[in-house]
Amino acid sequence: MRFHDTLQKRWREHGTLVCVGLDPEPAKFPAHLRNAPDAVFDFCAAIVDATADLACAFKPQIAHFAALRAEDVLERLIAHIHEHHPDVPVILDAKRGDIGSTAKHYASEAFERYQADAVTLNPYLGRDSIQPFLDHADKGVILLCRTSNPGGADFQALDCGGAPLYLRVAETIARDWNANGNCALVTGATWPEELGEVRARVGDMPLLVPGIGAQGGDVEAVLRHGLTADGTGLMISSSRAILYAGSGEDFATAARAAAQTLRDTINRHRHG
Ligand SMILES: O=c1ccn([C@@H]2O[C@H](COP(=O)(O)O)[C@@H](O)[C@H]2O)c(=O)[nH]1
Repeated sequence: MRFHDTLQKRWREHGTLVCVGLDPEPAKFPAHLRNAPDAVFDFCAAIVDATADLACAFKPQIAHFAALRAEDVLERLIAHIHEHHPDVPVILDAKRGDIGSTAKHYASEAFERYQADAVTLNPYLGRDSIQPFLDHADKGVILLCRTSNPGGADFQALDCGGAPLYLRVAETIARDWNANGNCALVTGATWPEELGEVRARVGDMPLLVPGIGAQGGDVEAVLRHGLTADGTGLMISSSRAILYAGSGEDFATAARAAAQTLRDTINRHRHG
């Protein structure tokens, strides 16, 4: 099934806009796992199994695995998600971007090696750098637009003919790059008004929204500015606040409780 259709199904049939981020940091693992031979897999798989019914997507961040020389673990983890939770799509957070001849290898990395359903990309190199991903019509192509970090405005807010660059990015992607209907945008929860400006320009295009939890974004403001008319349209992502909600042997139960609280908070505001 196409990424966008799987996502719609999660939103509508499972009533959740929560994207669970998978950013393993062994120093934060519970003591009983820290020195286990397959600790990164065991930790992440336990989180996945504890939160799958609460998630509209999982988002493993590739640097967290690569820095640990654990790309093989990432492959196994994504295979585990597809086998045990086939209805929950996987977004590979890789933020790739390069000239076309290299980009096609990044596309093969994301969709063939890792079997991701969607990938995050940096649009700075322009259309030809993204085309190899756009050509996979069944896969989600999630482009950085207005990132959650404090320095995001350094370039993204620069005036670009009467509008900030991030709005030009949003307009161009919605108008010219979305012929296959497989684009989405990253818009940080830390800038809810700007997220609203993006929403006003891209119709119902899905928005991946990191920046709540550890980065302090306001869920209620995100929903006010970002929901589509049918009360969906957002993948509200949280990593550390879910992963490290507990530090004992019951870490997966604590992660589930954190994900459930987030889902319920979102739904209270969505339906309230
Ligand atoms: O603008 C962006 C784009 C990506 N991220 C990624 O999301 C998570 C956020 O983690 P938290 O622990 O929930 O803060 C992380 O993987 C980032 O690389 C982002 O934060 N902002």
